Amino acid sequence: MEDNPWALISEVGEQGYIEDVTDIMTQHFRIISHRDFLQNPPLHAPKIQAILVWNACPPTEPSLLTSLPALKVVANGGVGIDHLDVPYISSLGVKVTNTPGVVSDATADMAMGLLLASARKIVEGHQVSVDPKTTHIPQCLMGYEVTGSTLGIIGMGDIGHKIARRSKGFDMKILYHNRRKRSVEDEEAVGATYCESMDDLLRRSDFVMLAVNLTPETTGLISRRELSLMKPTATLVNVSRGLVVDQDALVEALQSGTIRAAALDVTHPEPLPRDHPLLRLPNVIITPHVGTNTYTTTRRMVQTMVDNALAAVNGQSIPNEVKPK
Ligand SMILES: O=C(O)[C@H](O)CO
Repeated sequence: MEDNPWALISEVGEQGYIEDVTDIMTQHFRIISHRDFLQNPPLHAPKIQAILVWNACPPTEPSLLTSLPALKVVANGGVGIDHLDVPYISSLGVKVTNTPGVVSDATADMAMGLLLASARKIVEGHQVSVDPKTTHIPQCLMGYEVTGSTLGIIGMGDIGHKIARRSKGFDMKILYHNRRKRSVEDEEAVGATYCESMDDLLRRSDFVMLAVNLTPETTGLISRRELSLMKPTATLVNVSRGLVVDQDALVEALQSGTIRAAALDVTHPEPLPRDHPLLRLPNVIITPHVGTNTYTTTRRMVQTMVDNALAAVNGQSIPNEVKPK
């Protein structure tokens, strides 16, 4: 609508899913894509009050931010805001928001999907099934038992807790490591046992699941030393951020048999360069950071972004403000 405040977004249509949610944004904002903005920045800049941003394509470089005099908020789609310089944006008097909670179920589903796909060789099974050279299916795609195995979750926030809830349904033994021990009720709800020592969790787990936020403390959390503590039969699953893992060390560990396999929804960078060794290893499956990409979750995420942005633009209390540390 004509009177709606203006919001700048990443290119519409660059990622199909954004088109499916445009209606939610245009109800409350007059949307201008970054590409259209760049056609005539001096004309558009004074009108922009919000930037709606996703981690894959952030139009948030300092020169842009400082050229928008009416900017009140950078509203992120997703919980992870490691791609945003929150102290800098806040220093401009601009609010930062994210979308916790709404992403957790879809991300936990994806985590379980990766775990199961890796253990039961679902990707290889698909490749054999569709390969025109396949004339009979050999009994060779032997996988590893998930039921009854031990899952070690590193990062027991909302996503970690939902992963634990799902794993309980697979009769897995669940260990977790977190900055803070969760309440006894939270632990009992999913049957999870706290490991104060991450090393202890790494030694005992058949599957190690990374569900931490990316912070200076978690950057490179899993490196050569940590991988060497894992069982040679263990699988590393990552649904947090690529930089949580030292990828060179991971490649070495996968090549040398230090660990058995990895299943990654996140890498650094995304996508990986086409000649990256991780793309050629037979014991790795990689998906392109699609943990939240369901229609339902994406609509919820965008609705939450819009609610946050609208509150900031109207000077109301913001549901999900991220304050600088
Ligand atoms: O941070 C998140 O919520 C997801 O990774 C989507 O960016």
